[in-house]
Amino acid sequence: MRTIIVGTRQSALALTQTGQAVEQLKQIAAAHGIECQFEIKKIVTKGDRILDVTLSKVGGKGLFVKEIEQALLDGEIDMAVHSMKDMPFELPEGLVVGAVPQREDARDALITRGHRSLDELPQGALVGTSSLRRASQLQHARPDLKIESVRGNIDSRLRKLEEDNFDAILLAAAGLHRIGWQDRISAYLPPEVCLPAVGQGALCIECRGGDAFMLDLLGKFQHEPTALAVRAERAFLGRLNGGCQVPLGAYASVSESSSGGAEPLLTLTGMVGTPDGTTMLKESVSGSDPEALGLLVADKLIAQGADRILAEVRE
Ligand SMILES: NCc1[nH]cc(CCC(=O)O)c1CC(=O)O
Repeated sequence: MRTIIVGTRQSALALTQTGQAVEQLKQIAAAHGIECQFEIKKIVTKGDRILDVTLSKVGGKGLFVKEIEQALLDGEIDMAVHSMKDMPFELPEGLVVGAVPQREDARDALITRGHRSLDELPQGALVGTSSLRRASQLQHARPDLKIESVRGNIDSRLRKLEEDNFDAILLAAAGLHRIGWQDRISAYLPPEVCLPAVGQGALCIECRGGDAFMLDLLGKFQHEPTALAVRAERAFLGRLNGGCQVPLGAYASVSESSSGGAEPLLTLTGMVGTPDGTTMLKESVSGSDPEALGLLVADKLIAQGADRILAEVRE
C-alpha cells in the first residue's frame, strides 16, 4: 500500500484546504479500488517567515511555493496542495500540475464593521488590502476611499480589521468559505467591480512528473472546466509577465458551446489598472482555445498601454 506524503504550509487555510483535498482523494481512491494512505507534512516557507513585509516588496509570487517544490523534488513529499493564485507561471523541471479540482467562489469578499456593501462604506473610509489589484479596482469604483496595506494570514488580517481601525478589508471569498468563516463576509464583489486574481478560488495539486501512481490518482480529481478556465487566465498572466505582484486580474467563465459542439465556450475578462485606479483597462473575449484567449486579451490590453502601466509599477 502506497503512503502518499502531502506537503502543506501551516496556515489555517493551507491546513484546511490540504485536509479537504486529502479527504476527497481518499474517496476517489476508494471508488476506484486504489490502495493508498495519506500523511501530512508541514513545511515553513519563506512567505510564512516574512509575513510582516509587504509582499510586493519582496518578490511576491512563489514565496509560498518554493520550499514545498524543493521537498517534492527531493522526494520528501509526494504531492502538494497550493492555492492556484500563489503559483508562479512556470513550474520547475520535473514537477507537474497533477490536478486542478473544482473551483470555489472566485470573487473577492468585503469584510466590514457593520456596513453591508461597498456603496454603504462612508465617504473616505479606510480599507485594508496589500493587493495592488484590489486597490486599483477599489479606487476606481470609490476614489474617496483610503487604502492601507494589511498583511498576514486570513486570521491575522481579520484581527487587524478591529485592532487597526479599518472600516473594511478585502479577502478572497474562497479562503473564508474553506475555513468556515463565510459569516464574516459582508458583501461579495462581482467581477464587474473587482476582477479576481488569476486562479483565485482554484487549487493546484502538484506532483513529480515521473510519479505514475500519483498522476493516475490525481487525474481522477481534475475538474476539466476549472482546468480550462485556469489555463486561459494563466496564459493571460504569462503574456503580461505577471510573475510579481502587479495590478492585474482575470477571470474565465466556462459554459457549454452554444453551437452544440463538444467544445466548451470560455469567456475571459482581463484587467490592468494603475494602483490609484485612475486608468482601468479591461477586455473580454470568448472562444474555445484557452491559451489563444489569454494571449488575445493580453494583447488587446497591451495595445492600450498595459505593459507601460506594469513597467511603471515594477520600478
Ligand atoms: N495571497 C494569499 C492567498 N492565496 C490564496 C488565498 C485565498 C484562497 C484562494 O484564492 O484560493 C489567499 C488569501 C486572500 O487573498 O484572501
